[in-house]
Amino acid sequence: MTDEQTRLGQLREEIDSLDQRIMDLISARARCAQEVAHVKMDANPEQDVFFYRPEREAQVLRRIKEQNPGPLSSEEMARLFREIMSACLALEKPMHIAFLGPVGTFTQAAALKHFGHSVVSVPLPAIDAVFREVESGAAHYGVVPVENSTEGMINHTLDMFMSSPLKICGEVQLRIHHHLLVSPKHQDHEITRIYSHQQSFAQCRQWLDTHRYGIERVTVSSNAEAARRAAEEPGTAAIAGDMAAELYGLDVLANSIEDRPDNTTRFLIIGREDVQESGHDKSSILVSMRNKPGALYQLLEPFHRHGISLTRIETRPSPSGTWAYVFYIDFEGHMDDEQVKKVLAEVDDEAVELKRLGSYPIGVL
Ligand SMILES: O=C(O)C(=O)C[C@]1(C(=O)O)C=C[C@@H](O)C=C1
Repeated sequence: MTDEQTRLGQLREEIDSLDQRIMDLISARARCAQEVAHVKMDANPEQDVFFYRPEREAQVLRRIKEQNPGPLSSEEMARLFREIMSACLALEKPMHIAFLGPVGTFTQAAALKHFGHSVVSVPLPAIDAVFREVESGAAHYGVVPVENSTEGMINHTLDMFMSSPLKICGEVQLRIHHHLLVSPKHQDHEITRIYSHQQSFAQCRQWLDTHRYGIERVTVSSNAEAARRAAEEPGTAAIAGDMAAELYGLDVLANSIEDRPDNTTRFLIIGREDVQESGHDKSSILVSMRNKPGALYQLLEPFHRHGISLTRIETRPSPSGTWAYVFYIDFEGHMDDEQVKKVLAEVDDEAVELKRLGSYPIGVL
């Protein structure tokens, strides 16, 4: 036996014994989660029990990132624990997560990043269908895109909150990499048409103008649909992400063709109940003010006075004549914080309407 073989043999024995210990520990953790489920059910025998606790999950993942000794990166370590918690939660209650489909979209990737892979993810054809699925109780939570760093807000999502009773329970960000994809079956054909979603075309506009100028661009309902078509039609390509490429067996002709290297989409988790404080939270509200001079100043001044940081403010047209304009505002803090309560009481006094959309942990992953 060579020195290399001897050393490899020793290290593999060590890995086997560590794997055994890891497995025993994960099993002990899973039994603990089962016990937690019993405690929750015993405490609420008559009611709907909420097994999923976003604030607790955020605390666990934050602690893992802070205490990670390396050499794995904190992101990688948190991702592993994300999957362990996902499997533990599935033992308590299998979760159904509605997302803006079809299968293979970035929204599905975001849903799995946030909840882990032990959930049942349910594709729906439109943003309002995701809201309805959660409102009716058919899904426990929903995942919808709300903003892209290149293309701005997804107004349809914002507008849904004006009429929906759902709460925002979380947020997750996803780095969006678009690829130019072709089917290996059609490699001999010259590409005369590219399919993609309108947002993806917008995010890759400069690259397309430089590298594929003059080729017909056809907008379809999703990147996954673009990939499906490219898989079937000779002479076509798709712009889509890794999940869609894998799902439809496409080859990457050009990698990461998005114009901005930091191209990121933010998604919201929507649900039916409020989330407790996690210690590092954000809140969202919708406010309509009377159309009078200084209205916006009056709305924002209490945030400044009480030292609450605004992270976003968007203006949307009012859905009815009675609302002059509607502001969608995100700020740091939880609605149970004393300072936040004071600000919202003042805003409420001045506003035509104030709708609390929810407080939720600032995205960890
Ligand atoms: O602490 C809880 O309430 C649990 O149910 C346990 C646990 C976990 O595995 O750590 C599982 C699911 C919840 O979403 C949060 C945490």
